[in-house]
Amino acid sequence: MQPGKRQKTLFFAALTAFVVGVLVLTCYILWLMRSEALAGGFQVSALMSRSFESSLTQSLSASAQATANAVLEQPEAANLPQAEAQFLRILRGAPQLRSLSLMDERGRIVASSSRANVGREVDTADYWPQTPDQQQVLRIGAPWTGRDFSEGQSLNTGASSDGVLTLIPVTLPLPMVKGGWRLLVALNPDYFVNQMSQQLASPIGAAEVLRLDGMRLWNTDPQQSVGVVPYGKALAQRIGERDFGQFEDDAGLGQPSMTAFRVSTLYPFAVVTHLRRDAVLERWQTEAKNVLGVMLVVLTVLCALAVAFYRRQSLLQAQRAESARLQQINAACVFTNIREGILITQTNGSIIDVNEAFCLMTGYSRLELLGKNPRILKSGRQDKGFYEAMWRELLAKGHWQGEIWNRHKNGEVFVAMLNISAVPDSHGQVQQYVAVFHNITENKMYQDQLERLARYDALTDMPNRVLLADRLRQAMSQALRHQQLLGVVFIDLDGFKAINDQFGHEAGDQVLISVSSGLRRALRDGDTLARNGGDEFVALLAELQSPQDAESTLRRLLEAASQPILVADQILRVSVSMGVSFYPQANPSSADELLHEADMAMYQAKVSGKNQYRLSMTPMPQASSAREQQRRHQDH
Ligand SMILES: Nc1nc2c(ncn2[C@@H]2O[C@H](COP(=O)(O)OP(=O)(O)OP(=O)(O)O)[C@@H](O)[C@H]2O)c(=O)[nH]1
Repeated sequence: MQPGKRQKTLFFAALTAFVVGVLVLTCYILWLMRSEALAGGFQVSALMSRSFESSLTQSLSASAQATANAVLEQPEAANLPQAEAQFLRILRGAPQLRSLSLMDERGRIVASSSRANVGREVDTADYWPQTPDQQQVLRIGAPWTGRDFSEGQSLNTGASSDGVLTLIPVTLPLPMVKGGWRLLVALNPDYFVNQMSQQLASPIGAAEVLRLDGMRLWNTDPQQSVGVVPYGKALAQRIGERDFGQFEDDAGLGQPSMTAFRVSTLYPFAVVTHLRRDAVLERWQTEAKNVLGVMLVVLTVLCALAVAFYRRQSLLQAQRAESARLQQINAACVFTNIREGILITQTNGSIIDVNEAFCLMTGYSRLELLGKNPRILKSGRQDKGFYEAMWRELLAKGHWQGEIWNRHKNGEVFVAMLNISAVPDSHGQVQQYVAVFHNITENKMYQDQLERLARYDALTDMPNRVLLADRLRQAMSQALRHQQLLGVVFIDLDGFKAINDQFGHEAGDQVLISVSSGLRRALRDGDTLARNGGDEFVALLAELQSPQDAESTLRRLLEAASQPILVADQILRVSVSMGVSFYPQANPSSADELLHEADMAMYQAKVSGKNQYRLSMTPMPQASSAREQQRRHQDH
């Protein structure tokens, strides 16, 4: 796989893993919150069951007690009206009761808070618990339709409970009353339903009271039938086994609910509370939606940012790669096409690579140079010290620049402006040296030519007046140093104007060239001949012992100048007049004075008939005169 593609796959795999991880974590947290909410639902359900059971038990207990007390006060049949009056009094402060009655051992109502009930027979055989009538136990019958016994009917007899008022019959034996009379209480389930409904509104759940055999006595949900056994044996078994409990079921409300039950501590009934699971989870659902919403927004933003960041990084990376590629191409292009010669070596000097320009500059092929040391190019013009200094600077500063003379493969020497740079790696360790050679041989030659033009006469190639001044000063100091005599000969062509006039300026030039080279040949190697300008030349005769020493040279000069010259098929002849001054002199004299003196002497020669020389008569210094005399003396 390509690195870019692999990176992309890795990035998106990591992003997906991150998103999945965050979602899993969020789901886990939501699941924990949900479990907590359900546990809370159970807790609330259990608390309600307990509260309902407690209030119902207390209410029943108080009612039973009050009624029993009322009856006990009037245990005789003769006092039944008074008992009824007592019942009515009790009923006024007990909305939970519909009626209070006394029934004899056959189940016939003998006294009641409602006169209409008297005489009505009530079958208590199926009351729960199913104990003998006389046993001191509160027994609960199946719900009745109607407001009271007089107009109602037990649901056990198959009557429908839908939409009719009901009562719950409860019997309580009165052992202290003669004849096995029992108290018959008609409980008002509506009162309890109202009370319960106030705490547990129908949209949230429902509460119901079951007889311990599982028969429903009432339910806060009006849709639910009473007098039936709504749950199977399982619930009855559970209720029978424990005083309280909780479980999830969907039988109570027709949908999943958190159900809790509590058995009365005194009486044979249990309160069962159902909380709708969706109601319990409503808050959790809202929170979950919020959490998920925020999480999704955060995740989306994070993903968008990550993707944007990744794309930007990829773009930068691609740009960097492209730039590196272009740089490489450029470098390769520059390396190949640049006019400067490039040489790359290892740190030990071994050549790694050279470009085409370098091969052209040196005459060696690339293969001939690879692995070699650049010293094969040494011209020998620069000494060991030069190379040592170069390496010292290169090692110290990492670069060196200067002129270097190298030798071409064909033996020719060339000069190049050399730039060497050390190339370090990422740790700063020098890995290579790159040397760039710019051939400046032509420039150098041109420069030399300019310099020569400034110091030499273009026509005769003799030193000009500028160089003459230099040479004269050097010769003067040398004469002083070596205690020798210097002769300054001022030479002027005779009748040169006529040649120009007669044969033309070019012929005149040829004459000047020819005469100057003849004069040059007549001089010794250490002597100088310079063109002073026009048809004037100056010769410097070095290492003379005396003025007379110059005379042989002067004669040679006269001879050389008078040689016939062939110019344009014409044989021309010229002569020269010369004046000579000497140095040192008795009085200190300058270069200009020496020239002037020689010029004066030359003038003398001219006026004396030309083609001759005259020596200046300026006195010599004493010391040199003495040496002169001494030399002459030795000669003789
Ligand atoms: N052809 C040529 N003539 C030059 C050059 N420089 C100067 N001359 C000429 O040389 C001549 C020198 O003049 P003079 O020295 O006065 O003439 P001359 O005929 O030599 O006279 P004398 O010195 O008295 O013998 C002039 O005519 C200049 O024009 C040059 O470079 N080439």
